[in-house]
Amino acid sequence: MNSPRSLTAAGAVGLDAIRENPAGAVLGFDFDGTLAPIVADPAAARAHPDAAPALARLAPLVGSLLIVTGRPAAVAVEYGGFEDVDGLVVLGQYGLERWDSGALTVPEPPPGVAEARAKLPGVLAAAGAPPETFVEDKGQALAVHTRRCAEPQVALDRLRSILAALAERTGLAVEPGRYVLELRPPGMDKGKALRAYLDDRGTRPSAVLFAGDDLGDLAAFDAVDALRAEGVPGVLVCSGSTEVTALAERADLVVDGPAGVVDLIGSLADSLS
Ligand SMILES: O=P(O)(O)OC[C@H]1O[C@H](O[C@H]2O[C@H](CO)[C@@H](O)[C@H](O)[C@H]2O)[C@H](O)[C@@H](O)[C@@H]1O
Repeated sequence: MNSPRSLTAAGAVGLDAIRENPAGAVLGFDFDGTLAPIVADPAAARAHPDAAPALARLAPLVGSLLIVTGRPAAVAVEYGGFEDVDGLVVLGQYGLERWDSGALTVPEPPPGVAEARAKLPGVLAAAGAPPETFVEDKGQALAVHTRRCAEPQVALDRLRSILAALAERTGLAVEPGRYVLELRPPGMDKGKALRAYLDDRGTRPSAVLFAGDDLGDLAAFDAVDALRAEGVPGVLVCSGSTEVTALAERADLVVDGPAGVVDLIGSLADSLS
């Protein structure tokens, strides 16, 4: 495993708790930027080649193994190569969708998504969005990407207020991320998704771990912190990047991108075997 750039005392307690009672532990991982290297085209993203094998080794050794992602659950399964990872549960669209052993649950999108879809081209044109601005239609949500623009941050900043206004008109929320602003249904986030999963599971976990890289993962970090306050040991892992620093500031452990996360999964599996 890559040498961690930091490991807090609380993180060490959390890792020990996972090793002491892995069958009671719940481990969650984000997809893009955490298990899958960031690429310019969202449709070209694929998990690190060692991710699925490492998850397949870890899954039978722990209580629950989750992917919690902004992607549609089925897309994360496909792009991750996770179809055959027994026991893996994928919570997609920030927790609105669930894939569990091949069974997919997808709710109807709220009407605001269709309205935003219809209005978005005109809104982007009126805002003078560069032609490289790209809209990823995720069914439940619309993600406006600027990574392929010559000045992606400038392009993103130019769109913030106009997309916030569109979200307000259509009853949606804006989810900011790595050169992306998503218009998505409000009321769910990765923290609520993790909490709901734990509530459904029924038993108090022996420990929780969450690994992420982007702003949307902060809600899951909040949930792990809240669990810690309730006495459940927790580990916050940041998949480090130069694009987002907010998670590294809060993490117990910072690893070197998806390769570092996959190494961590592999070394956890080794230590629990
Ligand atoms: O929750 P996640 O699994 O991290 O998904 C969040 C969003 O990630 C994707 O966008 C990001 O990855 C793309 C591919 O590497 C990259 O081109 C883009 O700049 C990143 O923001 C995805 O396309 C979104 O739908 C996800 O919601």
